[in-house]
Order: sequence, then structure tokens, then C-alpha cells
Amino acid sequence: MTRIGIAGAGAFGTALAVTLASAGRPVTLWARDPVFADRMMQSRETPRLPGIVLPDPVTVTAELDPLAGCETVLLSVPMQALAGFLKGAAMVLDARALIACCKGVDMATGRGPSAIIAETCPRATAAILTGPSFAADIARGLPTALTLACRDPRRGAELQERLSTPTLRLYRSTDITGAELGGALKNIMAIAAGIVIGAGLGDSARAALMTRGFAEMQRFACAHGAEPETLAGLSGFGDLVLTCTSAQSRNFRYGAALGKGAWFDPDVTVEGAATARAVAAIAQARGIEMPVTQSVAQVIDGQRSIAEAVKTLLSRPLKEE
Ligand SMILES: NC(=O)C1=CN([C@@H]2O[C@H](COP(=O)(O)OP(=O)(O)OC[C@H]3O[C@@H](n4cnc5c(N)ncnc54)[C@H](OP(=O)(O)O)[C@@H]3O)[C@@H](O)[C@H]2O)C=CC1
Ligand SMILES: O=C(CO)COP(=O)(O)O
Repeated sequence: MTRIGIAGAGAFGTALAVTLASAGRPVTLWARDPVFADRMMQSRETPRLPGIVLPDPVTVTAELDPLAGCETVLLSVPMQALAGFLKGAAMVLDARALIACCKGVDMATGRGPSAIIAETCPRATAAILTGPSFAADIARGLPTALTLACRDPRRGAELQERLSTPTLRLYRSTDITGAELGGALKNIMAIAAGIVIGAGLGDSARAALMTRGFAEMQRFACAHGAEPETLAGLSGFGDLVLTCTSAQSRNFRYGAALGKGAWFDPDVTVEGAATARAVAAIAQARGIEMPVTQSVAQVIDGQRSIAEAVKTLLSRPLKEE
């Protein structure tokens, strides 16, 4: 059976390794730190997924060369690390199917994962795996449904087949722009929802925020060529609902800490923070109306208090829905 490569042994990369290997597929899981990789290989555990045991078909390594033996490689490093990782690994990874699992927009270039793959590995087939799924749920074998987006429908169908497992159900799409932007933008809204709840503004305010945030996601994605239906699917609406309503979401928890004025561990991956800054800058430059995103970026950067941001959002001119 074809070996699947996974670059990035964090919570999500490891969870994907567990579900694929549990379905009998051999997996090479790459971690950047050799000591960490060796410990994980020996102990079959990781502190990022407490209580989960790595199935036998998972090999953990800090060497990039073994990924050359994998025709399909899932990229599960954080968004802001993707370009740097791919530049360093292009010799090994080019001409493969590279499936980005990270959710965000690169701050330095304003690009999403598929454009970064195309630039760094021009002979690769780029795809996106995204949608509502917490790593812990996937690793525990709970039912999950995700979107697998690839411009080439034939390659997309092959990847859908190769990466689906009895508990991980993949739906296919050719709208790679819509899929990656849905996943990136919902993280901004999850931070905003966390702020609303943390600041004690209530569930009604959160519902309003999610709905107007969704309108904003559609506006931005469609201005970039996405199909509105994609945003209404798992990668947009589905993931928006999950992360705006669950304290399992790190973006939500980060927002809640901001709302309460509490400390938040800076080592936790919070993709929506950098992405809010990147998207706010693009929206401003292109004249796309993104009031929630602008507010989140300003609150994160300390340019505006939460009270000021709420006042600004509520005092915008009244309009049709
Ligand atoms: N966790 C989840 O439930 C889900 C996560 N995702 C997405 O997956 C992506 C990864 O998230 P997740 O696994 O949770 O994050 P984690 O924080 O758990 O892990 C991040 C991993 O990336 C590695 N890493 C960090 N920086 C670099 C770098 N510069 N080069 C190479 N490797 C690096 C880390 O290595 P080290 O340990 O050495 O720091 C770690 O293995 C994010 O974009 C997230 O949005 C998508 C769906 C669900
Ligand atoms: O994207 C996710 C679930 O679909 C994970 O969300 P967080 O990164 O906010 O934890």
C-alpha cells in the first residue's frame, strides 16, 4: 500500500497519522526536532494528544529524505511556517501531491497555502484538506467530515479515496480558493466569538457576530474568485460553527482570554491572529468591507479596546441585510 507522508507532528498531523494508520495505511510522520521525533517513535505517544497511542504503521522521523518515498504528503505545519518549510524541503517534495492542512493567510505575502505550494514546488499537485475537525476527535476515531479540494478533478478523486478512512469522510471540491479561504477566515471569526463570550456580551451577540462574520467571509472569498457554495459547506460554514461555539478551539479560547483580559500562552498555535492582520491589510487595499476582521486585527494589535471595537461595529450606518 502507498505510504503517506505527513510533515508536521503537531496535534493535527499526528491525528491524521493515527486515523490513516488505523485504517491500515503506512505513514511517515516528520517532526522537525530529532529528539522529539525519537521520543515519539519509541514511546508511541505525544504530549499534544494525551491518551492517544500511535498505531504500528506510523514511523516518526526528523529526516526529510523518507518523505521522498511518499507520493502523497500532507502539510500540517502552521501557516506562517509553510513557505519557509517548503523552500527548505522543495528538493524532496516537488512533483508530489501536496495537501495543505494549515488554515490561514501568509502574513509576509498575503498568499494562501495553494499559492505557496505552486511557487515553491511548481511540479507538485496542490490540494487542501480543511473543514470542521478537532485533532483530538479525529485521533479518537470520532466521526468527522472534511473537504478535500483540488483543481484537477481526477487527482482530487484519487486523493479523496486515498485519505478517507472509516471515521474520516472526505467530500470533494475543485474550488481550492473557496476551501482555503473558508478555513482561514473562520479562525478570525472564532477569535471574535471568543472575545464576545469572554467579555460577557452574550450568546445573542455571538449569533449576530457569526452571521455577519459569515457574510464577511463570503464577500472576501468571492472577491478572490471563490464559489459561494463552497463557503456554505464544511470548509466555511461548518468550521465557522465548530470553532465559534467550542472551547476546544484555540482561536476561540484566545479570543475569550482577550475578552476577559486574561493571559494566554503565546506558545499555543492561534492561526487567526496573523491571518486577521493579513486579511485586514488585503481588504483595506482592495476596498472589501470587513468590519469584524478589521476590529479583530485592531484589538489584537492593541490599537483599539474591545469596548471601542464593539461601539464602532454597532454604530455603523443602518443597512439592508
Ligand atoms: N489542531 C486541530 O484541531 C486542527 C489544526 N488544523 C491546522 O493544522 C495546522 C497545524 O496545527 P496543529 O497541528 O494543531 O498545531 P500544533 O501547535 O499542535 O503543532 C504545530 C507543529 O508544527 C511544527 N512547526 C512549527 N513551526 C515549524 C516550522 N517553522 N517548521 C517546521 N515545523 C514547524 C511544530 O513543531 P514543534 O513541536 O517542534 O514546535 C509542531 O509539530 C494549523 O494551521 C491548524 O489551523 C486544522 C484542523 C484541526
Ligand atoms: O480548525 C480547527 C477545527 O476545525 C481547529 O481550530 P483551532 O485552531 O481554533 O483549535
